[in-house]
Amino acid sequence: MTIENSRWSQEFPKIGIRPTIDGRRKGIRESLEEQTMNMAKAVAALLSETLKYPNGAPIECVIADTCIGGVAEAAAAATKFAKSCVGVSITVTPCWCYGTETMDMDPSTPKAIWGFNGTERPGAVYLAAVLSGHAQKGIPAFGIYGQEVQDAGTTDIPHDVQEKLVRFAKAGLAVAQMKGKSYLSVGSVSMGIAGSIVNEELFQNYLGMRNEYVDMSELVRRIDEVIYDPAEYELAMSWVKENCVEGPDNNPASIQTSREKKDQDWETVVKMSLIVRDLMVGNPRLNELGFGEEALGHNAILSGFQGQRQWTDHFPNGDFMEAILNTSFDWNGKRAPYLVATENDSLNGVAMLFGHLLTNTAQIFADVRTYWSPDAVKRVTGHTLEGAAANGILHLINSGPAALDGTGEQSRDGQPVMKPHWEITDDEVEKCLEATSWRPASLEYFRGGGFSSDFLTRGGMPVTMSRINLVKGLGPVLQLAEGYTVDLPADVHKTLDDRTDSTWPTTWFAPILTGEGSFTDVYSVMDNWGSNHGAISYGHIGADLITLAAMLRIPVSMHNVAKDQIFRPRVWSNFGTSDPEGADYRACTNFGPLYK
Ligand SMILES: C[C@H](O)[C@@H](O)[C@@H](O)C(=O)CO
Ligand SMILES: [Mn+2]
Repeated sequence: MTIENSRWSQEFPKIGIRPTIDGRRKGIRESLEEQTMNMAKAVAALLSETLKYPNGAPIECVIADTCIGGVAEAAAAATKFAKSCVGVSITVTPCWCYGTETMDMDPSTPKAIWGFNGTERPGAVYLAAVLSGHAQKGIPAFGIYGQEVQDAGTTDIPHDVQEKLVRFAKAGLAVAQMKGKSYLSVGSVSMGIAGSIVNEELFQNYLGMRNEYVDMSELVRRIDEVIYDPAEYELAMSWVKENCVEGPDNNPASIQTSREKKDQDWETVVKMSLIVRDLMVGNPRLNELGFGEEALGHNAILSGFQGQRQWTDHFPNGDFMEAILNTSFDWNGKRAPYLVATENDSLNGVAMLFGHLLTNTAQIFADVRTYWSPDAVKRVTGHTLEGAAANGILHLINSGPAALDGTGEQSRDGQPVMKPHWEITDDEVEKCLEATSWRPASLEYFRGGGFSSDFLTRGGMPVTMSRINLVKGLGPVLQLAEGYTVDLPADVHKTLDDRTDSTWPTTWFAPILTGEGSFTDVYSVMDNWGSNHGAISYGHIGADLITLAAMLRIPVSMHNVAKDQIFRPRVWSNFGTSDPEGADYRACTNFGPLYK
């Protein structure tokens, strides 16, 4: 039984490639046509061989029908792109062309220009000229200029150019994929968490998204009136019975619930999972069952569930629903995660969305709970932290939506990883499930019961933790920390975990230190974290996040990415080059959100 994800039934945005050329006929243009068009073809081949859409299909490029020598051909390309669902543009050229006559003028499409580094023809001169046009007109563009001179007529793309093309394309497609989609807020503000005050300006102006809202009582209506697919419910229940092992009840014996109540809770949490997914992306089966309106869903690429406390004080908590939806598989098999932010923390949800769109993988959502210094660990456990953990660790732990992929039970070359769903094997699905137990919820927190996922993330995974923060007067800012998940000796983990709520999933995280600013030490990372949550993505994706943030005009307040990896629109350097962080703030403020 496959549920059509509404992301699949809409066309994915494509990358439009614009070969620009010197328009002078009778010699110049004719001599450049082939080389210019070949550059476009080479870029299209590189990108569709390298990048995938979230359903696993290769990304698609659309090349302008002709080289673009002037405004008529620029307009023809724009028309073709509009018809072909192009959301990102890349201009390529080996030669001089007429800047403002050939440039892509669409203000909301992320755009880059690759100017061939050769000297027979002045591709770099055009690059500089057209980028100055983009600066003057307030339409920022990324400039790509290879380090080394190439010979005229070469069709290979040098490694440094490839890297920039791919970084740009990944982030550009993320921008284009979220545009027009919704954030579905299920419930409202959870326990006074400011991140769950959904900020329409952030979604509408910065992300091009729509905000949709439903009350949590909608879940009660759909449960009571059986507005879900009963056949899928049966399938899900039997899959859960077989694959989701209930762990020990940690509650004081006096308040533990009966077997009967726990069995009822399982039924409710499975129904909640079907219903929240259907609310997000719709479900054609509901139409067949007579629920045409509900079958359509809210076109949500991201959602948040308030849960605490109005729901959880009475009903089973959202942990199973959030965890399984965020995971890359369920009773229907392997599939892209449906992103759900716990406690309706929409700001952390946005960070999850960024991480997912850049990697096509599931995300871990966690409280940034405790900084453990080497001394504190030594005092409490007698253990000396070592390796990546030597300078201290952060305990990432929350009930709820850490994807089961976060167990680290998928692997590549023998190393733990979190993979895009189409690369995950059946055996790895089983391992993720085996590494997770479902613990009866802590009833002092969650009076309505439910089950929390409990697992321990395997160490040795490169990961990036990020978050969006909102500042009145400034707007959104992004922060991120690249680092590693770490293994602790089992008894050390147990001692530290038992001081918290040991029924929740734990990730031990060691950020990479630079010795400066927020990365002076691990304590500074914790101390500068903007709120209670972080979104953790597999891989060191800080540079991709920085490029994405610049496209959206969200400044980055904290990162530990090497300078030579940072790729922002060329005009950023007009805001200063010796202090890139300050220049980023000035540039973002100057241009304002992408969709004003
Ligand atoms: C159960 C508690 O209310 C937790 O959910 C709480 O510590 C949080 O996660 C706050 O973000
Ligand atoms: Mn939390």
